[in-house]
Amino acid sequence: MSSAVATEPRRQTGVAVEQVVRRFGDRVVLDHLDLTIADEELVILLGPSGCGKSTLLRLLAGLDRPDGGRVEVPARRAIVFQSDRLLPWQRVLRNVTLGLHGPDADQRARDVLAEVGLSGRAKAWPKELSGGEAQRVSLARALVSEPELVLLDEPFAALDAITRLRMHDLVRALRTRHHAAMLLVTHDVDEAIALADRIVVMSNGRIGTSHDVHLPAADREVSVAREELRARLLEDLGLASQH
Ligand SMILES: Nc1ncnc2c1ncn2[C@@H]1O[C@H](COP(=O)(O)OP(=O)(O)OP(=O)(O)O)[C@@H](O)[C@H]1O
Repeated sequence: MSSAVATEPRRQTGVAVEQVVRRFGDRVVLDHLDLTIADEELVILLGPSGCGKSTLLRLLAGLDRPDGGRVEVPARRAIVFQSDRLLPWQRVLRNVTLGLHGPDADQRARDVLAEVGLSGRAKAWPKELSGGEAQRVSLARALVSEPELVLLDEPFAALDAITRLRMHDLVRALRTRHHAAMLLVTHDVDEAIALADRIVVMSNGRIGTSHDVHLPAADREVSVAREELRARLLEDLGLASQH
């Protein structure tokens, strides 16, 4: 019955944070926080410095435990940090296969490296990569295990504006292909608008507000071409071109 397909409810990734509390000493960083993430949803987490964004991501990654409440996450999840955290003594391919098992591990790593545009760099050492390339390896490493949830903690904050825009295109493409839900922390409101299905803003240890974003792609982002022209003009003028 074809209508059964059309009316099938959206599968949930099983990301549910309920009344979560996390304290450090006297300080209550997460104060009865609630958050759910739908299957394949890309949620952007915004909030002032020190409000507890990384703390929440660490709980979802299983790197930390709450003092109260409930955290439900899918079994397969991956985290990408602001710095690439690649092992300097392993080549790119080995950094991606790390933790993978099975005879097809190398092939899977090569496939995902191709997806992030780095097929030619499998044998490179991390120190030979640009910042953008290193973060693409980090994305490849996160995606190679086909996670249901990808947690990204300010993954593009250290990159220049043009590289960051290219990374946005890449995230959009990877999402379509990998069907993972994503929770991405950023301080960059433009980045939030560019990528999000939903933007949640933290305040006082909770999710304060939540905005569904229904903008078409063309209305979301400053273009690469515009940023390149801007960078060239700033260079011509002898001014810094980072922002
Ligand atoms: N392991 C810890 N021990 C003690 N305090 C901690 C620990 N981890 C985090 N905190 C404190 O919890 C608060 C929230 O930190 P967190 O890193 O989650 O904030 P954030 O919103 O990610 O900040 P930023 O945007 O600056 O990265 C801070 O005051 C921090 O000092």
